[in-house]
Amino acid sequence: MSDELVRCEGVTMVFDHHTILREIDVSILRGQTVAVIGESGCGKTVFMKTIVGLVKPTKGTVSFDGRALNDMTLPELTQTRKRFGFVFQNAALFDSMSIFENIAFPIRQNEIASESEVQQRVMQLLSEVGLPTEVAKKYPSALSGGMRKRVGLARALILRPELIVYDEPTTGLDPIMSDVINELILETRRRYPVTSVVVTHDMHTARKVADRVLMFYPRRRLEAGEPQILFDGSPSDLENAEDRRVRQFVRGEAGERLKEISLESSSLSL
Ligand SMILES: Nc1ncnc2c1ncn2[C@@H]1O[C@H](COP(=O)(O)OP(=O)(O)OP(=O)(O)O)[C@@H](O)[C@H]1O
Repeated sequence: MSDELVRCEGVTMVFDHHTILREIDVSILRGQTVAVIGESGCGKTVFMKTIVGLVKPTKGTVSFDGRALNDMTLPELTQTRKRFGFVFQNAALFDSMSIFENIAFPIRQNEIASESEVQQRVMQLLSEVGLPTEVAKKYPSALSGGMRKRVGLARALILRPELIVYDEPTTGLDPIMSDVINELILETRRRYPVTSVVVTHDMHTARKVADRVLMFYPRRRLEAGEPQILFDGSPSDLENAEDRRVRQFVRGEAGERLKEISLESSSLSL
């Protein structure tokens, strides 16, 4: 079995004549936790959706466990998607379903477990994400944002995915609840041999949960011929990255961007 779980080769994504991703070559190893950072609009979410086959690249190939998603038939792709878990930014729970039903949803859709097994898995996952069993009977509207995120994580884990993608897992949470989510991401990795991709703006999350960080840069602001991934390395090397744009991003300094914004607005007023 190869160490590589995901491979992107020359992945390019164009929307309405705008190139969002250009020639992305990345491979993600089994068990890695990769944080994807970069300023708003640089294509982090599009990249994440591409690697789990939610969107098809305009050009290039994404392979999962040695097989190109592009070459798969629809039933094969559906089968492969069961090996992915998604934790969406807003938890994306079904409001009309109880928490129990929300967590059980993927397993029921796939009809691969008896009712007693479903019951046991849901209760175990509730406890793993630190929620009391009474929550099972409640509805999403009765839960705080942090609790909903934990339910979203439990639901993503129910099919025991090999790859889990987190879209902005801590957005909208207070610092304490953000750290609870970070700890859960770490705990999930300790418990299961899962590979994780975490799209985040939160540098604390990137440093804490990831063993590798990819920083994307908006394609339109790259110099000709520059690769779109400005940084690919360990979180501890971010602070002293060679590229000034990476250092400015991780320190939260507007730097060159401030000058660019002033230039953009003065050219607009011409
Ligand atoms: N389905 C789509 N159709 C057209 N344009 C799209 C589509 N999906 C994304 N885009 C565009 O692609 C660009 C990158 O979007 P993406 O959501 O990946 O950015 P991001 O880096 O995740 O930003 P943020 O941090 O703000 O979430 C944006 O300009 C967005 O409008």
